[in-house]
Amino acid sequence: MDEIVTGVEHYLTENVPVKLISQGAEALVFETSVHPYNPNKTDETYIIKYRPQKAYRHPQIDKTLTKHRTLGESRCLAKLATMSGINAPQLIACDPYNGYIWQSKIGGLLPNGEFSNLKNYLWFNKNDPYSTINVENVLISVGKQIGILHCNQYVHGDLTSSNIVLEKSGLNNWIPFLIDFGLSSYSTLVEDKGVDLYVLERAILSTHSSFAENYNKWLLKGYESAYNEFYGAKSSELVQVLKKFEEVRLRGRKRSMIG
Ligand SMILES: Nc1ncnc2c1ncn2[C@@H]1O[C@H](COP(=O)(O)OP(=O)(O)OP(=O)(O)O)[C@@H](O)[C@H]1O
Repeated sequence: MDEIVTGVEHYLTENVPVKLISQGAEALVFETSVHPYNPNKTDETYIIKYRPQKAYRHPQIDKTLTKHRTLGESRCLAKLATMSGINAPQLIACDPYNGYIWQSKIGGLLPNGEFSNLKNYLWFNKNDPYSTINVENVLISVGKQIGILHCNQYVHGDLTSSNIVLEKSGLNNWIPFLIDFGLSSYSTLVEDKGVDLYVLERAILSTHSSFAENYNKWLLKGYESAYNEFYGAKSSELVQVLKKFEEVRLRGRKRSMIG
């Protein structure tokens, strides 16, 4: 791992100091205060997502895949920036042959010092009865973000509560942003949308099981509101996605019964 980080530091040169903040299945994520091509912009923090070479893949296939995924994620971020109502990181630069994406940094710290993703936020609020209304509002807004994404025929592909990050706004208000579009794609298929909803529902169930029923109800409420605004009330588009969501759920249940 140290070797990969040293390789990144070497590639970016000492003019771009970086700090490793996450090491996921697919990528290493760094923070920097240096903008890639505007040295006067020194007041912000940026994210550099780097997909390292995978030793288990043939080098040529690895290069092609890295380029494909880096470009795919960058294109998606660029497209999202043109969609009204979507909150996602801003694409700043893309270096597809070397696997780097620069993007704006989303989020900060919760009052307990944890990073402000939805997972930590729900943990942080789970014992505070007075926060219910805030949690409800946040989850409705999260559902709405997913709904807007789907109405625009994009699916996320990896909707976990860590891939939803909250930006503080005002004293006690949090605005959700979707991040990590590495598996996202353009899709008109209700199946893909149903799967997106199912993945998030499972993520909420497994990490926040005591309140999952309410949390998922609020998420769906926000999701439906996006469809109602986009297509009008009681649209067939919404009915079809919800029907598919139910089917995907049933398939999931059967699979877990069979083991
Ligand atoms: N734009 C961003 N702003 C703030 N934090 C970010 C941003 N992008 C990524 N991160 C942080 O880095 C982590 C990993 O990023 P990301 O999910 O994009 O990479 P990944 O390799 O797909 O990770 P995983 O395999 O865990 O899903 C995120 O959970 C988040 O904490």
